[in-house]
Amino acid sequence: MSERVGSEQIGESMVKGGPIVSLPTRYGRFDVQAWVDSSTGAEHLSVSSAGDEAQRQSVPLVRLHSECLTGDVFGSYRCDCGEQLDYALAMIHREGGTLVYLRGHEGRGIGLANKMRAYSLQEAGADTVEANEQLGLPVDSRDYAAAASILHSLGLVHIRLLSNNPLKSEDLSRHGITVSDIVPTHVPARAENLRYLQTKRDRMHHALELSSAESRLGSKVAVPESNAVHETNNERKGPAL
Ligand SMILES: Nc1nc2c(ncn2[C@@H]2O[C@H](COP(=O)(O)OP(=O)(O)OP(=O)(O)O)[C@@H](O)[C@H]2O)c(=O)[nH]1
Ligand SMILES: [Zn+2]
Repeated sequence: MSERVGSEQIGESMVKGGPIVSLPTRYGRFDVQAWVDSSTGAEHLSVSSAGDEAQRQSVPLVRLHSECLTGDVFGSYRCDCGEQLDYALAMIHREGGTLVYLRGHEGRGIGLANKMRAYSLQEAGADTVEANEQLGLPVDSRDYAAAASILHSLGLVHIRLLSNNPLKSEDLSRHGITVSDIVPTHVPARAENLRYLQTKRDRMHHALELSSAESRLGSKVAVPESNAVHETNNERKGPAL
């Protein structure tokens, strides 16, 4: 069994790691480990693979994946999270590295219920940045200190970072992680998420190449559709049986 099992108080580490267990998935087998952030109580998960022998790269690939229940679990096309998760796990399983699944990051830190409020404002015309602002909430309140601490504990201090968000590598560098390369995630833009991706590119400085999607989908993009019948508190009807 690995030396990493048990408490992971390395230096000023703010996370505690549990046992490493094997997780067989549709992408292949990973070693996973839960980590508890002692300052917030958030429970994160590292998902690691040594990579395929023939395709393994010398510098490990790392993805910091912010929790997105709608995209990751339900396959929502309002954002690109679910497809980025698929892309990252497949690539990490090939090339070797770790995905850190960051809980408490839902909605860029505002939580699930507030993300739904933000979606409602987006259905009324706001973009993803304006919606958070209209709610009086930060546009992005995520913090990567716990993620950096997990990477230090795993010995991943020199990495290639799988992300389109330049803030992540800047934040990791501040926490003593050397990012030698930023590897973009290539997932398809869709009519349902093109405006969201454009806002990330134009207002949040994400490195997203959207020109071919814009010429292909430009005319189809609209404010996200809401259901024809809006359900409000206590009005929700069950399925007709
Ligand atoms: N507040 C809010 N959060 C959103 C919205 N759409 C997705 N999210 C959250 O955004 C987070 C992902 O952030 P993104 O900006 O998509 O991507 P990123 O993690 O910064 O960058 P990448 O590494 O390139 O994926 C997840 O926690 C999602 O829940 C939205 O419209 N409003
Ligand atoms: Zn998402």
